[in-house]
Amino acid sequence: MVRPESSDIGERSDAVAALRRQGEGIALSRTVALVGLMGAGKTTVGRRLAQALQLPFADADDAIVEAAGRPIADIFAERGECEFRRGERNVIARLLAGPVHVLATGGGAFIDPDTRALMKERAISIWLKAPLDVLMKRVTKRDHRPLLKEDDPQAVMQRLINERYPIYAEADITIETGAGPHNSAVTSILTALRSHQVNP
Ligand SMILES: Nc1ncnc2c1ncn2[C@@H]1O[C@H](COP(=O)(O)OP(=O)(O)OP(=O)(O)O)[C@@H](O)[C@H]1O
Ligand SMILES: O=C(O)C1=C[C@@H](O)[C@@H](O)[C@H](O)C1
Ligand SMILES: [Mg+2]
Repeated sequence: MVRPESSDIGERSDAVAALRRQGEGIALSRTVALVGLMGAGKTTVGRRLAQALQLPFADADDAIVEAAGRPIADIFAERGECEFRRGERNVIARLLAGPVHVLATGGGAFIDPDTRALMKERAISIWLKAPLDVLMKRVTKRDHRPLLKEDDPQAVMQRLINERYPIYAEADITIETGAGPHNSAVTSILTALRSHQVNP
């Protein structure tokens, strides 16, 4: 778990100060867990949200890679998705037992019933929801996602939308993000967290 530096998020120090001002007065007693599909912004928006809330940041995918000592694609290829989900569950349980922070989860974490139950018990879950075309533009920039190493990644993404959206909808908060900048998503999350503090 790390306190993100401004260099990690590519923001100038005045932009970081502006993020912090936006987060002032929000005091959380639970970790904020970001959920949603690949490319929704859990990692990159999550880092900025941690800056705004002045909380540490953790990325469950990175923590799994660190614990396993190999990339996610290799875990999927050598051990299979089921084994990956087991490791993911353990890593998220460990992180949620630690201090309050902003946690970017992997795209499938909230879909696993046990991991979801854990997040419901110990975290404020936030679904970052974006339209298919926006997600596709983002995920096609890199090819490290094992679930999208198929002939037709858009068809895979559409299937995941159909299967997963009813489950992501169980999150405490839903934030619709479009093609706008990361910080717009951060602003929407902070507004939602303020209301959630008043009406949990
Ligand atoms: N709200 C946003 N505005 C602009 N660009 C974004 C936004 N959210 C994500 N991106 C871009 O989309 C790409 C994927 O984002 P990111 O890695 O944060 O997604 P993720 O939800 O963590 O995906 P995964 O589940 O695969 O880890 C990155 O290049 C990121 O900069
Ligand atoms: O949507 C998913 O199931 C995944 C998303 C990524 O974050 C990784 O956790 C992994 O590639 C699986
Ligand atoms: Mg991520």
